[in-house]
Amino acid sequence: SSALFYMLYASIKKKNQKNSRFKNIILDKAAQSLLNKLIRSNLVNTTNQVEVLQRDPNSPLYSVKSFEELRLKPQLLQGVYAMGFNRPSKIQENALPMMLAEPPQNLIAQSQSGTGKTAAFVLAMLSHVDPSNKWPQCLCVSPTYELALQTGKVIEQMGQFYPEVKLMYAIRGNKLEKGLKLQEQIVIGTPGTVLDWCQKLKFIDPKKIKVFVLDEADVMIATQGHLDQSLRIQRMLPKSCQMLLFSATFEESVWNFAKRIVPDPNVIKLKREEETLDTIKQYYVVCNCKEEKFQALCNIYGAITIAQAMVFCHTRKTAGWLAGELSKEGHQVALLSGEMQVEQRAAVIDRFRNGKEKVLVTTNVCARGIDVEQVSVVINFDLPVDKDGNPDNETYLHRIGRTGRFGKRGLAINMVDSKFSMNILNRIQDHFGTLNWIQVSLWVS
Ligand SMILES: Nc1ncnc2c1ncn2[C@@H]1O[C@H](COP(=O)(O)OP(=O)(O)OP(=O)(O)O)[C@@H](O)[C@H]1O
Repeated sequence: SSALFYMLYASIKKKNQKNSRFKNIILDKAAQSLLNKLIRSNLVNTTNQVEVLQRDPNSPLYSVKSFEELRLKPQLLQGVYAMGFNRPSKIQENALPMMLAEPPQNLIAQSQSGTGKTAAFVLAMLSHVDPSNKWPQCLCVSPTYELALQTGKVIEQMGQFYPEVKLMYAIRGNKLEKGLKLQEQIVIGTPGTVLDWCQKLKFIDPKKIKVFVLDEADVMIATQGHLDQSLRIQRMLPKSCQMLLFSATFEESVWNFAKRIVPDPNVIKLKREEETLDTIKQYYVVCNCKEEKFQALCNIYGAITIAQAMVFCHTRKTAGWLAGELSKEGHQVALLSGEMQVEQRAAVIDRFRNGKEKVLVTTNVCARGIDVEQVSVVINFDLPVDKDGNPDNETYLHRIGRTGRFGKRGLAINMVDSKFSMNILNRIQDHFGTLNWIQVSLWVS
C-alpha cells in the first residue's frame, strides 16, 4: 500500500510541477483512482488475515490456547462461537485464566484498541455470577452512556445461551421505582448513576458485589468527576470483591488511579512501541487552511465511502461546520457531538453502525471504545491537542483505534494545515516511535 501512495504522490507532484498555480489540492483522475485502490485494498475480506494474525506470536491476536482450554461454561462457549469467535486473542488468553482463578485475583490490564478486552471481562463476569441468587453480583462501570450500552449488548450476546443471568443498565434516564431491590445479577452503567443506585437510592447492595469492572480507565479519569465517583463506588465494595481494570493506554495518571482502585493486582502491560497496531497504516496530507482540508476531504469522499469513515474535529463548531459543508456538496454525513442528548447520540451511532450513513463527523466524544467493525478509514481533520496545545497522544491512539478492529486493516489520514500542526504530528510520531507511519504528502503546496 505504501508503494501505491508513493505513486500517488509522484502523480500529484508531477501535476504540481506542470501547473504551479494554486490548484494542487484537486486530485487528478489517476491519483483519485490510486487512492480508491488503496482504500479498496483495505477492504478485502480479512477473515483470513485474522487467522494468519492469530498464528503470529508478535500479533496481539495471537494465542496458543483455544476457548475450550480456557475452561468456560458450556453456555458461554456456545455464546462465544455464536458471535463468530474462533480463537481467543492474546489479552483474552492471558487475562481469562487470572480472572477465573480461585480464589479470584485482581487485575490491571492493557491491550491495544480492538483486541478483545471487552469480550474478556464480559466472559469473566458471566463466569462468576450465580444465577440462582437474585441480586446484583457483578458491577461494570463505563465512562459514557454509549459505551455502557455497547458493553451491555456484548453481555447480552455472549450470554444468549445463559438466559438465567439477567442484566440491568444503570444509565441516565433509566428511572426505577423507589425502594426497589434489583434482582438482575449484572449491572452495567456510568459512574454517577451506579453510585446513586448503590448509595442514595439503594437499588444495589454494594456489599454483595463479587466482581467490579472498570472499563476504559483512561477515559474515566479524563472525565470530570468520574475519578472520584469510581473511587467512592470502590470503597463501598467488600474486601473480597474482585477488582478488574482495563485500558488501552496507561499514562502515569491512569497508572496511579489504577493502583488506587485495584489492590494487590496482577498486571498485563504493553511496551510503548507495542501500543500502535501494525494493521493501521497512517498517512498525512498537507493543506494550507480549513477550506483546503475540506476540499481535500471532498476529493476522497468517494473512496472513503466504499466502507465507512469517521472524521474527527477539535471542536463542536468545526464538526458542525464541516458536516454542513459536506451536506451542501451533496455528501451524506452524520454528525455526532457532545451537545446532543445522550439518547440522540446513541441513535446516531446506531444508524452509523447499521451503515445508514457512511461518514460520521465527530469530536472526541466518540473517540474512545466505540466498536464499529466496518470503519476502515479514520480522518483527523484536526489533530488531537490538549488544552495547553500539546499533542494528545492517548486521544490519537483512541481515534485511530476506531479502525483496524480485531485484525482488520485500517487507514488513518491526518490533515495538517500549519507549521503548528506539522509539529504536533511529529511529536505524536516521536512519542510512539511509530514504525508504520508513512510520511507522504498527498497535497503539496
Ligand atoms: N476472540 C475473538 N475472535 C474474533 N473476534 C473477536 C474476538 N474478541 C473480540 N472480537 C471482536 O473484536 C472487536 C473488538 O473487540 P473489543 O471491543 O472487545 O475490543 P477492545 O479491546 O475492548 O477495544 P477498545 O480498546 O477500543 O475498547 C469486536 O467487534 C469483537 O466482537
